[in-house]
Amino acid sequence: MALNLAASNSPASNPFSLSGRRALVTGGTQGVGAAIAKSIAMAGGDVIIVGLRDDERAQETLQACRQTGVRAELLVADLAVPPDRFVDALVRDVDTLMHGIDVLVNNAGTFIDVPFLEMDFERYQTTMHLNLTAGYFLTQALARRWVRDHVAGRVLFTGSINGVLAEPDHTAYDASKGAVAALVRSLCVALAPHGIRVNSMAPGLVQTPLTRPAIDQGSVNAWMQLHTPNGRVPDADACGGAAVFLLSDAAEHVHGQTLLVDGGMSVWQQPDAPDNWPG
Ligand SMILES: NC(=O)c1ccc[n+]([C@@H]2O[C@H](COP(=O)([O-])OP(=O)(O)OC[C@H]3O[C@@H](n4cnc5c(N)ncnc54)[C@H](O)[C@@H]3O)[C@@H](O)[C@H]2O)c1
Ligand SMILES: O=C(O)[C@H](O)[C@@H](O)[C@H](O)[C@H](O)CO
Repeated sequence: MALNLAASNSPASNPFSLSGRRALVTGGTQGVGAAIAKSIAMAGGDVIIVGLRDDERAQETLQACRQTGVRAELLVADLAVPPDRFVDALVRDVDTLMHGIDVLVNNAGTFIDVPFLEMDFERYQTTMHLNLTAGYFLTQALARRWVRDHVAGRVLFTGSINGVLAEPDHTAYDASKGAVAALVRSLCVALAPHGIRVNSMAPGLVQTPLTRPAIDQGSVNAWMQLHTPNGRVPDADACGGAAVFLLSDAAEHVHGQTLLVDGGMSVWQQPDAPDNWPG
């Protein structure tokens, strides 16, 4: 469903508006991050998207954001490395492009499909650097500023249904996303007293360049439809509204939460479970 928020509305008249906000969205060039960036733009917020490369998808996302009338810019950076190798440089580049960032979306992430017994430290570490550590230290860098300047910053992490459900070949990924849910709770306790809100939006399987090859195999799609109450594997745009809600004034009392956007998959008992339970 397309989001229909009038960008000209101010938060005073429309609590879902992000007008006047300036957001930094990591992994915003495609997939879930692009859906979030476009939804922020539709809600009136300016955006800087960060991605691994400036490619056709990144340019399409920039154009889609700009068409809503907001300012949208692109930065290229590798976040799957130790934070001392990118955080200061990225913040400097952000400052050059746009002052007053007051929204951070820690979305960049990846999963590596490897059986637990075959996992090695390098791939484990890449997953953790990108999915967890980058967001931890980017949040710290911006929060230090927000606390000093009394800015009511907002932080959104992209979690995953894999933060609560397990898969044998996604052990590092599952650990990183479980840690994101725990981190969001801890950051809530650390930052809410300063007026900073931290939450997570956790998708189930949605169609993105990362997941489309598996979905296109057909069997994944069929399996997911069978195990998801609403029977859908939607486009990543299905995640945008929940992200805008969590970042907006409409969620002003929502802190430290993970909102699952998964068609109900995480709450459904397996459909092949016996339906003749005693009692
Ligand atoms: N697609 C799904 O079904 C799904 C489900 C749950 C959660 N998620 C989460 O959503 C987020 C985005 O996933 P997606 O499916 O859109 O993936 P994607 O591969 O389509 O997009 C990933 C984005 O992250 C950026 N990125 C990748 N590696 C990077 C690096 N080293 N440094 C900087 N940026 C980098 C890419 O440029 C791109 O913008 C991830 O955190 C993922 O775990 C996705
Ligand atoms: O975080 C993700 O990228 C997704 O949650 C996927 O992991 C799928 O949901 C899962 O593979 C389905 O079984």
